Amino acid sequence: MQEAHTAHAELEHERNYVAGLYRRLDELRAEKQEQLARVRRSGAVGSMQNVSERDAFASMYEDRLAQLNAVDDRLVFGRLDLDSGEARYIGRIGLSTADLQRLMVDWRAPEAGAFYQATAFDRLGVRRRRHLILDGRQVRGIEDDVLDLSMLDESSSLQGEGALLAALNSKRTGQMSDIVGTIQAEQDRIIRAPMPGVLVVQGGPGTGKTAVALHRAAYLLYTHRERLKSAGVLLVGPSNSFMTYIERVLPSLGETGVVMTTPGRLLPGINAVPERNPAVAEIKGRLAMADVVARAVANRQRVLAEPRKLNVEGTVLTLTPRQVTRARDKARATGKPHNEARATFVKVLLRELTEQLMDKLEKSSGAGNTADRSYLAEDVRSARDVRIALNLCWMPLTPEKLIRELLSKPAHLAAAMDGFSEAEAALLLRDPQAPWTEADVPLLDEAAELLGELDASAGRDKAHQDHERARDLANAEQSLKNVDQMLREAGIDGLVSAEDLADHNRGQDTRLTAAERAAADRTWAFGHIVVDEAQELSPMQWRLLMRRCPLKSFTVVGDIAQTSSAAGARSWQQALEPFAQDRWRLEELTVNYRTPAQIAEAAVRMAVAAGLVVSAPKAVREGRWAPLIDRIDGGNKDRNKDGDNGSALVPHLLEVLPEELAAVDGGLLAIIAAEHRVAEVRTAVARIYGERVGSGAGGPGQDITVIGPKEAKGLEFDGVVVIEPGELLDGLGGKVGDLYVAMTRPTQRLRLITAGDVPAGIEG
Ligand SMILES: Nc1ncnc2c1ncn2[C@@H]1O[C@H](COP(=O)(O)OP(=O)(O)OP(=O)(O)O)[C@@H](O)[C@H]1O
Repeated sequence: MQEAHTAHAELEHERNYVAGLYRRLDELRAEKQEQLARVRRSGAVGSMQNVSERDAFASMYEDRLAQLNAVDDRLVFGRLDLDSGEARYIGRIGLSTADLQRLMVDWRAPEAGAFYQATAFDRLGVRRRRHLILDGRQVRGIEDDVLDLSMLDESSSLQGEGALLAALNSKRTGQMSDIVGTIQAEQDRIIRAPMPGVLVVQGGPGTGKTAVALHRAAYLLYTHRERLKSAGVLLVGPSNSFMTYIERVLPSLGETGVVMTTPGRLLPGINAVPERNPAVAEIKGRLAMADVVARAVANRQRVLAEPRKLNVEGTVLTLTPRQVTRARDKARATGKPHNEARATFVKVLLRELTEQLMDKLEKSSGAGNTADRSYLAEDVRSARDVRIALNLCWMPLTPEKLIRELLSKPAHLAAAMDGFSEAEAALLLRDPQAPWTEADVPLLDEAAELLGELDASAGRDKAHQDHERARDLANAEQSLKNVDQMLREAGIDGLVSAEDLADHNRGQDTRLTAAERAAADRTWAFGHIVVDEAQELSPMQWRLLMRRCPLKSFTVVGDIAQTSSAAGARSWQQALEPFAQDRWRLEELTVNYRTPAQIAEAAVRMAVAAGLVVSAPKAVREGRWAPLIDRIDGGNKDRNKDGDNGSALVPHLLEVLPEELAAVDGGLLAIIAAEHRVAEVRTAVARIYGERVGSGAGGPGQDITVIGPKEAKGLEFDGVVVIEPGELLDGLGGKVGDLYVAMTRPTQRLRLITAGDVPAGIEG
């Protein structure tokens, strides 16, 4: 009775406090709204002459407002009661009263660390950790960990499902949510690890690698704001559906400054499709392809087979192979990329040809006139024959042209693919019109690096970048001086400090630039790169990413056992050694938060039986259902000419779907099948369920998803039905990564439907 009473009082207390936090948030919003309106008004009455300065203020207030709006849902999630008597609230952002009394600490601040790290053995000065469970703005419950046992007497034993389990058992929405309220200690250590160097986070399925990667990006941006704002953070994930799945997490943490992309979009202007042929992906992913591209470039710096006659305004000149070789050597000696070194090549030859022309004219007319030399040079430069000959020897090239021709002309390939077998070279041959694939992107990037800018003046080298930045900074400072005066005149003195504006302008400038430049400038150097599902990257993709972050500051998360790309990694050592030697650190995540134990264990047994080395994380939940296995008739005797034995699979799927949908009860259901079946299955399911059927991460409108295993990577669903699991095993010549991925997607329930054999191990 007494206990219930105390619990109720505690809940009331927290509701009042949280209501106070929201009042403060609303106040700040209103304040920013008002400031925004005033700045705009002051512009309208003409007291502020410089529109761009006014806009700088306006966008600063807009940004802050957007941030305040983004953190509204579950603004606060924790409270620490410290030995000192202080009650410290932990939330998405820091909040203080108008007179600077602290109301709530940002989860990323050092003072919030104990919320995630304190244990009964190492209390870190914490007597009690309280989770506040909010639904929108409402406190629905509280849950306490009492770390100082003497406190047990004072405090009630609060009931209720743990905050963590509540989060884990909730229905999936098709959008990943943040885990900021329930980050576990082993995850927190990784999130807060120092920024420099390469940190590899290995963890089995569902251990929170993606969650950790995103929270780490938010943490680094908060902790190293200055440095990262000017350089930016790049986050690379496996697919577009995956990016849609995670896109809300960072904004909900109040961060918008991360550039997010996939391996197919790492090169500005190129939107590559997946590479469907594993053998091609594997070859194009080899580091030796860097030499192939280098040879392809060198082969485009040609020497004439024999002397060539050139007509310049009626005079015939001769260009000899020797002259071309000398000019080529000089151009190469500059060490500049192909397009830039071409200037040297052209200059040397134009000079020689002009001399030759002068000699000839002198000889023919008897008397030379050196004053005409500049005209002669121009004649040589603009002569059609000369232009053709120079281009023939040293053509300006775009990466697209070089690689397209390399991959579509057998002679080009044969000349560049030293050290590869003929069969391998033949595999790479493709139609010149074929779309770029993810495996081509690093080749294009390599080519871009070796070719340099077509128009050297468009090249934005480092010195140029620094110069621009310094100039923008000076401008920002100047506008601050001007605006300060104007604001005072407009009666809005003191709203913004000098630091605010300088910071903001710089942040604004570089944040916009980081995102824009990442889209437009291949040479942008990021301050930190986070790579998710990193096991899939080929050596050539690693090479490209290393180029994007010369400081080599990386967070690399993945699971070697889930590798399904033929070009992917077999070990972190093998993947990183060429770039980081042994200067990388490994952390492991050991707890599976997604998949119930009964299902996870079946997946691990299957993987082990198939010879895959897996780290088997410990599942936090047992789960309600063991995996269901449906064996249906129509086995191998049904096999048609395509080797398809599955004519009975789809009807059976349709039969059991109502049961599966009922089991997930409004949650998301995924049907995962080998790529060649996906279209057929999707059509059949859509015939009955119509608009509810999608092909991505799912969502309230599309609660049924039909996808292949690659697309499923990184995603999760309440229920999963795997069609013909054996085909996911076979698909990649014995690689089991795909089936392992498929079986570890559910948060509640797994069903396997087969007309053939159930892969070994699953049944225990
Ligand atoms: N500390 C936590 N609190 C609440 N939920 C968590 C926590 N850690 C992980 N989760 C949840 O567990 C699920 C799996 O996390 P995540 O997708 O990050 O795992 P992963 O290791 O990337 O998995 P995979 O390699 O299989 O793609 C997600 O729903 C995530 O929100």
